Amino acid sequence: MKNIVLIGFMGVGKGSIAREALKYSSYMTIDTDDIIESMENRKIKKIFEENGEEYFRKLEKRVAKWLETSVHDTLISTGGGFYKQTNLQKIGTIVLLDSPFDAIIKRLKEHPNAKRKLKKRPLLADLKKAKKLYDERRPQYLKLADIIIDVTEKSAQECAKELLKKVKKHG
Ligand SMILES: Nc1ncnc2c1ncn2[C@@H]1O[C@H](COP(=O)(O)OP(=O)(O)O)[C@@H](O)[C@H]1O
Ligand SMILES: O=C(O)C1=C[C@@H](OP(=O)(O)O)[C@@H](O)[C@H](O)C1
Repeated sequence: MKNIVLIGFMGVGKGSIAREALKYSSYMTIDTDDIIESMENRKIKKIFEENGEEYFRKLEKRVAKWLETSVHDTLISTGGGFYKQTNLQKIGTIVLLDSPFDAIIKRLKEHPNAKRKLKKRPLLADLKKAKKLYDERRPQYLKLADIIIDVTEKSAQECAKELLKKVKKHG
């Protein structure tokens, strides 16, 4: 099976939907942020604070190379900026999880653990800047995507089932 690469804005549900899809398929799942945290033995927030964004993007590059050469049959959830990696197409089928900015933020704020969810994402600290980032990135996400799933007002389970169906059809 070809890998599936989930892309999309911070908090749109990449990790949650990948974990859900695992229940209905034989894919394995991994998350690029989790790999980076494990490589560095510290949280993403700490990496940004201590070494800056550029350093973080270099770690993403290293992960992207490894995914291309060594990972198969896997549903890969990525960080919101991972789409910048130039070998994405070589890693697998690219699936965009799409939703309007306000809907993503609303859901993050409604979560019982909202403060922690927002805090762990350094690029969401300033919502004005985050909206600008969203507007810059969305056209690029759309351009890259082989498959698009609108996740607005759908449960993670619904999104996961739609994802697997569309991937099967896409081949
Ligand atoms: N379809 C969904 N329905 C309800 N809550 C969701 C859904 N997708 C994500 N969430 C919630 O939104 C938050 C961010 O999701 P997450 O999977 O961590 O996003 P990402 O990996 O894209 O940053 C989590 O608290 C998660 O529980
Ligand atoms: O959009 C981005 O540039 C980032 C998104 C984050 O991942 P999530 O999309 O899982 O929040 C994480 O990789 C880092 O904070 C940078």
